[in-house]
Amino acid sequence: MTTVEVQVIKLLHRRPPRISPEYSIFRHRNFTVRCSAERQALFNRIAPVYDNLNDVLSLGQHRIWKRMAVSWTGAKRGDSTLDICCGSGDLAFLLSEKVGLDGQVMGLDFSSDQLLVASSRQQESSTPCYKNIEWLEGDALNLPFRDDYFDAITMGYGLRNVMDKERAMQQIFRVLKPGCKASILDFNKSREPITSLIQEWMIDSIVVPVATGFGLAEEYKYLKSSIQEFLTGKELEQLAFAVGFSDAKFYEIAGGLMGNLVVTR
Ligand SMILES: C/C(=C\Cc1cc(O)c2ccccc2c1O)CCC[C@H](C)CCC[C@H](C)CCCC(C)C
Ligand SMILES: C[S@@+](CC[C@H](N)C(=O)[O-])C[C@H]1O[C@@H](n2cnc3c(N)ncnc32)[C@H](O)[C@@H]1O
Repeated sequence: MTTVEVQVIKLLHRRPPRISPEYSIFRHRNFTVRCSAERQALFNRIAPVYDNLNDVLSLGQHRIWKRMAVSWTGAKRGDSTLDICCGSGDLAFLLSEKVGLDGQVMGLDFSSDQLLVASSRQQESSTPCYKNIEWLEGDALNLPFRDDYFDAITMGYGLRNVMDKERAMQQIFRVLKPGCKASILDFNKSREPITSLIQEWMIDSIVVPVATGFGLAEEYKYLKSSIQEFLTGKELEQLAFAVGFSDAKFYEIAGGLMGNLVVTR
């Protein structure tokens, strides 16, 4: 039994109940670590087909949504920027084009296979400014950067996938410069039943069957459950204010199927 558990029991002045392992704090930590490792493995598995399936399944629209997300950060020439959960690098490349060679882009992800794709795309590209991108294998819940460092931050389809949304938002707040913005793009957990029905029908009837053809049915089935367990736009705004952001605005896009939270520190 941990010190914290003992202290809580003493505070309650009760005979200490036998706390079975599944409820101990350590058990919770192990559960989180295991889930995180399973998620890391999921994104490693889908890395080879991730970009192509996004293009096919969204009819290329996801590239427009990502451009909008980057524009909302206000990133400009010479800025220091961060793309959290960068994956294959889509938003990092867009940030790179905004900040130019005298700017800086850090792309962070905990999937080594996703980062390999990002790095290969960078090597194969003839776009000069892409030299300003650095790829980092790391955890969005424990960013390896000092406080108040970045002029702009993006997080595309990442917040829904991390194990602790509040901690991720706290990390973004910590490393963002005061007065600067972060732009968080993801699926929208709509409060409109019809929108949710359409979104779920598309995932069930189009996305998963196509992914099944690549042996990735279970990986893409995860999309639906992860959206169901996500926060609505209103809840994301409330979380942002609770973490300490001075402003938070959620924009629904793609007819409410997607959403983008813009926060100002
Ligand atoms: C870029 C997109 C999704 C990225 C993405 C995020 C995840 O959390 C995943 C988890 C597990 C497997 C894959 C992913 C993943 O790819 C959004 C576009 C790609 C989507 C896979 C397509 C979803 C279809 C939409 C419900 C509706 C598209 C409407 C469009 C106007 C046709
Ligand atoms: C759906 S992909 C998004 C990739 C890219 N941002 C885009 O918009 O296409 C989600 C990414 O988040 C990463 N990820 C999930 N949890 C993470 C964490 N705790 N720390 C770092 N990366 C994480 C996954 O490895 C994956 O590459």
